[in-house]
Amino acid sequence: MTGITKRFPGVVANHDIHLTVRRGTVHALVGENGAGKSTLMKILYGMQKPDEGTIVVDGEQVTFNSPADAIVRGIGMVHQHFMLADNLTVLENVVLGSEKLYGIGGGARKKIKEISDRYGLGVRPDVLVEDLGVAHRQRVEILKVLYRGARTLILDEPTAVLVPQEVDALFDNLRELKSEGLSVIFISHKLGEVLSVADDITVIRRGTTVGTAIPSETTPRQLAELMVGSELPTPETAESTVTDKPVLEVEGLTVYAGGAPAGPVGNAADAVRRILDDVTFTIHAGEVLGIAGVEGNGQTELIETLIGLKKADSGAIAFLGEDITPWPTRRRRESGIAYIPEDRHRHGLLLEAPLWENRILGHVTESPNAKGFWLDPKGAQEDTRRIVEEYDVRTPGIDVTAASLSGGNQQKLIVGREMSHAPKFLIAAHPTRGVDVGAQAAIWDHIRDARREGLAVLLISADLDELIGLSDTLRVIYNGRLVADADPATITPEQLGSAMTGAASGHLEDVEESTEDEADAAAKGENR
Ligand SMILES: Nc1ncnc2c1ncn2[C@@H]1O[C@H](COP(=O)(O)OP(=O)(O)OP(=O)(O)O)[C@@H](O)[C@H]1O
Repeated sequence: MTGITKRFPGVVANHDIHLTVRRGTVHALVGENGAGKSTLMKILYGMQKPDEGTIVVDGEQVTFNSPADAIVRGIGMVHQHFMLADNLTVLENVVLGSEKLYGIGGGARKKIKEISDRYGLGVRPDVLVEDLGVAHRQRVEILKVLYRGARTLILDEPTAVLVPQEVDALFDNLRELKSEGLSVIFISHKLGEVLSVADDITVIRRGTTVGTAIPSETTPRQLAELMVGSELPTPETAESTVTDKPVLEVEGLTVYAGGAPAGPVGNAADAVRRILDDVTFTIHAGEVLGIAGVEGNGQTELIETLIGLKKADSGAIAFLGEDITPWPTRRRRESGIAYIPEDRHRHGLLLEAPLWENRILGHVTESPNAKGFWLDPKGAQEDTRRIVEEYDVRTPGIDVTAASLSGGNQQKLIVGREMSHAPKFLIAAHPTRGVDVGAQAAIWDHIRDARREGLAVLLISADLDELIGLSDTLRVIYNGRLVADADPATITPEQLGSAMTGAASGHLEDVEESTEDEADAAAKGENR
């Protein structure tokens, strides 16, 4: 890609970008939030047209009007939010839309098997996608792109949702791909990973390429400096601020898929239908409780029940000593419960509304958004400017739509909004997902400051360094149950990763004596 420029109203997203990807290599694209990485990849995948510049594939200049054009040239993209149909099988998902290639029966099955074996993907054609975990879904997405003949794969933050062991497996897959002469371009904010898997690195800052780095000669710190000109932060929580004052007390919380059974509850037969099973915990003022778990083990239901989007079938929730189980969401929020949702697009923003209206969202009745009975747009607008400033939301103004912000900047806006109403309890699901290292440190600082003032936090994160670093207490959720606990001061991401896949129960240090394997794993963890 040569001299790529792309303008949006008020913003130059890409300015004279140069990117060369060699065949048979993994090429990492790094840069702070809003730097222009996604825009560049959307251009390469035919989703957006550049205002200037040229794309040359295998020596031939090309123009893409749609992703279909890009695929013809062997360029495929795996998005961060997977786009598979849950209720279809793997084979059906892969074939969907490309029936003409190898049919929909034996030929297709054979081809899937062939690709899966060739790159060690371990994809089974006949299972339902809804029965697959995140890592397997990702492999199906990769296979789907290969099935369509991709020779260059674009992966948008592929490791954000994976545990350390799954990341290692994915990187093995990528090495297979490149040994077969395919090329991989991937966007990532995790600099340790970038250095461990990439052959080449291109750094983008403020819309333009500022340099390349050779992984073997670069440290994460140097890479971070190249990106943002600041040092690599660590999420360590300095001193404990945990008090003995309970803020949130959850007792026997149970949620059934499809509602509570009619008869007496609690027998073995309905155990399978419990998505949340007898969950009990307390979070004190000044405490961060981290919940570790592979996605889909009840975290979503736990969060939704706490904020009031879902009804508990049994159990109780007390907030500052008061039973809030029957309270609707709005009352919970007004009383001091803040919420950083898992899915920022579906539950955190109105994408087509301006930033300042998004500032009001979820806090319609509260100052500075409201004055008495009436909304106060001026107050909301002023406060949006403050959030933009304090949380470093990169935007041309507060009147642009939320959709026009880069992913990381959308996240900063949500965090800023939720921290603005002096919450007493914060539900934080992946608070820094998609956020660059500099902004991540800033968000951690905001959470730590509030914790020092007595904020209680329920933290859910797929970033195990973040989870271990920020939490005062750690619990593991598996199949809807809290099965184990761990001490954040001593546990490694690898140990926690193993526990999350269901291997452990009880207190983790008690079950897992330190072995050579673990020492190895810990050492690897440091390298990552
Ligand atoms: N459709 C759009 N309309 C207006 N502005 C846009 C649009 N898409 C992107 N931008 C702007 O272009 C710039 C680059 O955004 P882009 O999404 O490419 O960044 P990024 O490097 O991928 O960031 P992140 O790491 O946060 O995902 C940002 O300032 C963003 O606000």
